[in-house]
Amino acid sequence: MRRVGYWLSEKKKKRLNFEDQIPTFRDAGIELVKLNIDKSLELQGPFDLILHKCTLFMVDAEDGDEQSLDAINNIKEYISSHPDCILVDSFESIEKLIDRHEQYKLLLQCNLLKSESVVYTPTFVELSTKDRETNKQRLHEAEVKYPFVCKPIVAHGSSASHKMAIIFNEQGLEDIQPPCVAQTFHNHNAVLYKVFVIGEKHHIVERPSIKNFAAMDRSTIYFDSNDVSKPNCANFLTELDKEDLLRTPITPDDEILGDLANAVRRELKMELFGIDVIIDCDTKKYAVIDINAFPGYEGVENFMEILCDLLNSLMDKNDKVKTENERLSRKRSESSEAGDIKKPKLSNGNSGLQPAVCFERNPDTHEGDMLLPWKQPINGLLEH
Ligand SMILES: Nc1ncnc2c1ncn2[C@@H]1O[C@H](COP(=O)(O)OP(=O)(O)OP(=O)(O)O)[C@@H](O)[C@H]1O
Ligand SMILES: O=P(O)(O)O[C@H]1[C@H](O)[C@H](O)[C@H](OP(=O)(O)O)[C@@H](OP(=O)(O)O)[C@@H]1O
Ligand SMILES: [Mg+2]
Repeated sequence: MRRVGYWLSEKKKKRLNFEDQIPTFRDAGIELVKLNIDKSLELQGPFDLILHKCTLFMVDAEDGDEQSLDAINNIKEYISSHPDCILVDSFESIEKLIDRHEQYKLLLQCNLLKSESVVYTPTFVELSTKDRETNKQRLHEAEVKYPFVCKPIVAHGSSASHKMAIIFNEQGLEDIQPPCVAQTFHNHNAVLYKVFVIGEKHHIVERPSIKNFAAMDRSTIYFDSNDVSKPNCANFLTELDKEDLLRTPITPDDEILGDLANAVRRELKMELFGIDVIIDCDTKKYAVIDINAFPGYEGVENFMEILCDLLNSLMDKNDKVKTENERLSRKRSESSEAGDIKKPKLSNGNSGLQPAVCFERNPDTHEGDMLLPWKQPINGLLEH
């Protein structure tokens, strides 16, 4: 049995019914071990893989909370002393999603979002002051238009990260709660598409969303994102006005969303994340408005089985790399025992060191492929 250590919040475990899934994991050859991240993991191991969502600890550790820092370091120390243990997902990748401004800037680096693309990210700007003139200037320079959504700079972790506001005019600038990100609001007929990514697989789930707003002067609307896009959300914000009910619904193109999932996965180097997409009802273009680390995957049938397949495929790939590297080190020691045989020069000029062999999934053919010597495996895996 492979040993997978996990840490999830009580809320998440409940929402996923996670601890009732032990038999599903066992049937997949995985022993699930609940981690106590307040202690060193050394005596709790060994682990082939660690699965976690520690976003709240990451946010609190960033704010200097010692206990959170110790918890994160307990996981980091285990991984650094056990490079063969896979971490899903890496703290380095998740950190890119915690700050909303960093998250939206990362999206701009995905080549899929170039100007001619049908996929884009709404204009956005970080606001760190309540000074009206400064904010007017920054919004103008970043071409953020009214109405815009004001979102807390911290995207994950506490409930505060989901408290938002829609600002419709200059008067509303006094309602800005910095530090936040202002993101242009796009009418999308109150339908959101969750692109749930599980390794190379993605699942599109339709969700309620916020209604269309005509360009009108109105006071700021405050809302909690948990009240607008969870399944079955229904309130004044999610109900379309009469005139919008006549619009024909748009069916998202699976290929476009699949390419988006691949592009973001390559950029993020993550296995478990969700992308929130809306389709602008005038331009019909796909606006990426948010990315979530290890979301709830509600609406993805057989999520646990798919998760087991992903974890096993990551461990299989890792085992393949470990076996090959063991073969090579045996070969190296045999050749050094057989005396100082002339070592071949590698193409990159290194003296005859045998390259650490690792396999990279070719994104097009998905065939394992030998890599050149300088690409070293990270935890036995490779950066895509
Ligand atoms: N730029 C936008 N244009 C139109 N609607 C938006 C925009 N940004 C957010 N929304 C609406 O607000 C909701 C919450 O936005 P967002 O996903 O950024 O918040 P969140 O706290 O990260 O939510 P969750 O964590 O549940 O994904 C979206 O589901 C959508 O209904
Ligand atoms: O509807 P989804 O699955 O997107 O809801 C997610 C949400 O997007 C966020 O990822 C939440 O995490 P936090 O931002 O850290 O609150 C998830 O909560 P979690 O407790 O399940 O991690 C929601 O499921
Ligand atoms: Mg979101």
